[in-house]
Amino acid sequence: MTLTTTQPSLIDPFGRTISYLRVSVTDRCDFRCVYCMAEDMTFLPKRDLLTLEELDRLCSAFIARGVKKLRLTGGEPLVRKNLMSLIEGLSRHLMSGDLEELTLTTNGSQLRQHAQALYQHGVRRVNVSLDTLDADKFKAITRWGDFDRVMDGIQAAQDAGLKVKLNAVALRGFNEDEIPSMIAFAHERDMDLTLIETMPLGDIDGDRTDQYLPLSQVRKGLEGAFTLTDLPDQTGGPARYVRIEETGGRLGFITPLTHNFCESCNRVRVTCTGTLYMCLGQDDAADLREPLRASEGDELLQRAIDEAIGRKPKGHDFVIDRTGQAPAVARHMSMTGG
Ligand SMILES: Nc1nc2c(ncn2[C@@H]2O[C@H](COP(=O)(O)OP(=O)(O)OP(=O)(O)O)[C@@H](O)[C@H]2O)c(=O)[nH]1
Ligand SMILES: C[S@@+](CC[C@H](N)C(=O)[O-])C[C@H]1O[C@@H](n2cnc3c(N)ncnc32)[C@H](O)[C@@H]1O
Ligand code: SF4
Ligand code: SF4
Repeated sequence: MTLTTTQPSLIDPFGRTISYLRVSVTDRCDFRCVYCMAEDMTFLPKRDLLTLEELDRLCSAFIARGVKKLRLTGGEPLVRKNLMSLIEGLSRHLMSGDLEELTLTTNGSQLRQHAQALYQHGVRRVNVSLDTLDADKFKAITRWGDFDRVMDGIQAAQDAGLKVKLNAVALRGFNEDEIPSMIAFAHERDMDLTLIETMPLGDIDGDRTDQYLPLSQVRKGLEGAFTLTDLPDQTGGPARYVRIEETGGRLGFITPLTHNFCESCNRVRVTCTGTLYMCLGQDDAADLREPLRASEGDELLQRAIDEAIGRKPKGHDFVIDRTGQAPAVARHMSMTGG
């Protein structure tokens, strides 16, 4: 079925057009990254999840309203059973031209099994989260991850023809000294690297104040060793890119805390239970599961989407300081998918 994108675009109260949907297809994960979740994390019961057919319908409803970029995330998207059938179904929107990009953010652990099928279904680019190149440190930060398996997954993705971008959360005292070697690793293999500031989402076992590393500081440090040239490149995501002249590769900075990029926000998020979060950094949400299930047509669903976009906030209120206050947002990153 080809969609007719004659329905009006989604425009929020600040005049920002919503063209990017991030969908968390599961809250489950095979890792337990220390900054993302507690080791004894409780997950949603299966009965609360939207089925793959419902997720398809929900994504299609947004595509009908002008969403051009769809990113599946999680938890770990590739641990959702039969995810490939959802991707295969959604690829019809790529073929019709309604969707420009179907992509994934993954921890890489299952890429070996799925890379070829992803490419066959029209995925051309994946973002892989990798915070260190040291196998022991990798184990420490992911608790349950296997470094060699992720390396193998990245290789499989590249062999299948997928462009890979590495994402690393910059963590004080953990990987700050490793950033130059991560740049070299990524750029030697024709991958972009993006650094992310840690955000106060969800209770974790430790203290985020100790982990927070402002990227303005990282950039200053890198300028001592490399020549950084600002680039105008936009991938539709929040990263601002520089070229590292010595390697010829790109380095991105995602800086929600030191530089707010909310004024150009183009995205919203849907969770695996059909909850729409209008902002990663705010609690307000809209339930889309009920209108989705209430009728076979999409009228109620579209009305609920319009109503929610009508209250998309201007930006987040993230603060990381030593006042010991609770995280800005109570839910975990694995719920909304980053
Ligand atoms: N505060 C905030 N952070 C975001 C937002 N979008 C992405 N991020 C952060 O950036 C991380 C990396 O995002 P990715 O999944 O690589 O997506 P992207 O940066 O949109 O991807 P590209 O298409 O490659 O630019 C996420 O996990 C979040 O931590 C956003 O809207 N607000
Ligand atoms: C929640 S994960 C979901 C997808 C997949 N499991 C992965 O790790 O790529 C998406 C991204 O969010 C990042 N992330 C998780 N918790 C974060 C936090 N508190 N602050 C900043 N980024 C975070 C992860 O490093 C990862 O790059
Ligand atoms: S960051 Fe990704 S891989 Fe790590 S625990 Fe969170 S969802 Fe899992
Ligand atoms: S924090 Fe909210 S408003 Fe800012 S870019 Fe992210 S989703 Fe958009």
